[in-house]
Amino acid sequence: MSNTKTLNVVIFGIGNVGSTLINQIQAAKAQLLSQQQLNIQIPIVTNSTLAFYNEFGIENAWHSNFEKASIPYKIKDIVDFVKSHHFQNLIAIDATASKDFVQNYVSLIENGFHIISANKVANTLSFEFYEQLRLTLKKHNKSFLYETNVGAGLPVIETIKRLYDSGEQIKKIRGVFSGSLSFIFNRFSSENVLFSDILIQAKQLGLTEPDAREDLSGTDVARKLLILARELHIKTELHDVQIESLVPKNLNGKTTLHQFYSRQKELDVPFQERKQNLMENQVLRYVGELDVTKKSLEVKLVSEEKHSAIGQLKGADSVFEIYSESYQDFPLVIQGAGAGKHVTARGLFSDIVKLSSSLN
Ligand SMILES: NC(=O)C1=CN([C@@H]2O[C@H](COP(=O)(O)OP(=O)(O)OC[C@H]3O[C@@H](n4cnc5c(N)ncnc54)[C@H](O)[C@@H]3O)[C@@H](O)[C@H]2O)C=CC1
Ligand SMILES: N[C@@H](CC=O)C(=O)O
Repeated sequence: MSNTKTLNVVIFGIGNVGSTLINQIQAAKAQLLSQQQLNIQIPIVTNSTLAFYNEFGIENAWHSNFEKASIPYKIKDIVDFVKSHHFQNLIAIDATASKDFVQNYVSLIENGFHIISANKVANTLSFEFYEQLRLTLKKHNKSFLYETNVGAGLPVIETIKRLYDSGEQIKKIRGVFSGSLSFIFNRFSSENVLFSDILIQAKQLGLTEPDAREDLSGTDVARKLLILARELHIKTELHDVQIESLVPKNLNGKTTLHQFYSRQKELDVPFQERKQNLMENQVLRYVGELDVTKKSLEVKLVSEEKHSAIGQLKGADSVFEIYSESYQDFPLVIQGAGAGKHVTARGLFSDIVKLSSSLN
């Protein structure tokens, strides 16, 4: 009897992160088979409206096949397809940023799927939804992994969970939680460049959310803080996070995304003023802070000493400083690229491999 374990992975969302994940899985196929006896098949890939099916698993030319042969779908079509082929070890990957797609989680779980998500929405809806989702998972004996929700490929959630589960009292988590805002302010503070030009670059590099206002408004960082707070069993909501938005009122949610991108030069003056107010030894950083004792969550733009750990950040690095009873004066620090399609896809891949160890 073969010892090979087959996983059937359905990818929802084939943008920056989803397509990179597919390519990483295809590239690692031979190694996974020979070293871990793991066969990862991808029978379906989708964007928001179209799905491409191959019962034997998609091939390296999946992208052009998708262009040629994808068809409109509903979630029921996905479920019917996997059922008709009796696929086992089903995993749905949410690589969308969709607020609607998470409403499919319950139906997917009820139909045999484990969920792995880069999308932060499911963990940041109401606490009632958060709890209900976990009850559904328990009832159907399914897993939900979301390491990439905070810090992309960095092991932030796992570290916090392990500390908490082993009785460690976590007191505070502070840092730069956003890869895109790190990239933007690291460069803007030290170079003579326009804010809008760096924003464009961050978008082109796939560091921002599909709607960059999610980053600039502080919502994306607030979601990350909320996810960490909930890992620490703090019952709190997104609206409890005190947020300093960086989107000027005239460019807020009432403008369309297209209008926002065509008017982003309007960001240059206010940010230039902010930069001019800095002292010589200071830089701008967008920081998040969760004070566990006070149960307060805050995200804001601060002037930080150039030589502090946060002030020295480079590239799109995020940094998470965890203060706890064992790490009181000198925090446990997790640092590295906090955004980008390669690190995020690798984080999803690592969740798949982690999940595989609990499957037959
Ligand atoms: N880019 C990054 O560095 C990181 C991204 N993430 C998360 O990963 C997710 C994806 O990000 P990107 O790939 O950069 O976005 P993207 O905009 O490049 O790709 C999103 C994809 O989702 C598809 N989509 C939208 N609604 C859908 C639906 N209802 N069903 C199926 N597909 C749907 C779109 O057609 C597109 O293919 C987001 O939730 C983001 O927050 C998480 C950590 C880091
Ligand atoms: N837009 C996010 C991507 C990862 O979550 C960020 O900039 O950190």
